[in-house]
Amino acid sequence: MGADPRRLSAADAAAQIPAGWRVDGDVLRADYRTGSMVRGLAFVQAIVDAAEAAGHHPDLDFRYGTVGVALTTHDVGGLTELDVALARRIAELAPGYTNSTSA
Ligand SMILES: C[C@H](O)[C@H](O)[C@H]1CNC2=NC(N)=NC(=O)C2=N1
Repeated sequence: MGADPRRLSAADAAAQIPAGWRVDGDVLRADYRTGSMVRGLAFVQAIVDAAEAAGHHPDLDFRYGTVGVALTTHDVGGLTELDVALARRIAELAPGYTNSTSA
């Protein structure tokens, strides 16, 4: 069992998150434009696969044309490197499913 993830300050997190992401208090957020619900669902599946692989899970706002992603570490009540790592993984996946992000 890995050690408990260490909390990150908002500034530390902000320095590590990929383009298109922002820090909103104890939450990392990104809004991805997918253009359709069908493409958005495929993106959601890819995000869920990555979350399962990481053992760390986002809150998703799945709509026609957009997928909103929110990441925080519930176990510590704040941001950790687990959030940053999954944000980076989602940002790597995004080009295959999206037109752009709106930070
Ligand atoms: C047992 C399981 O690994 C934990 O409950 C994980 C699951 N996914 C999680 N996801 C997020 N975002 N925060 C957590 O604290 C968390 N804990």
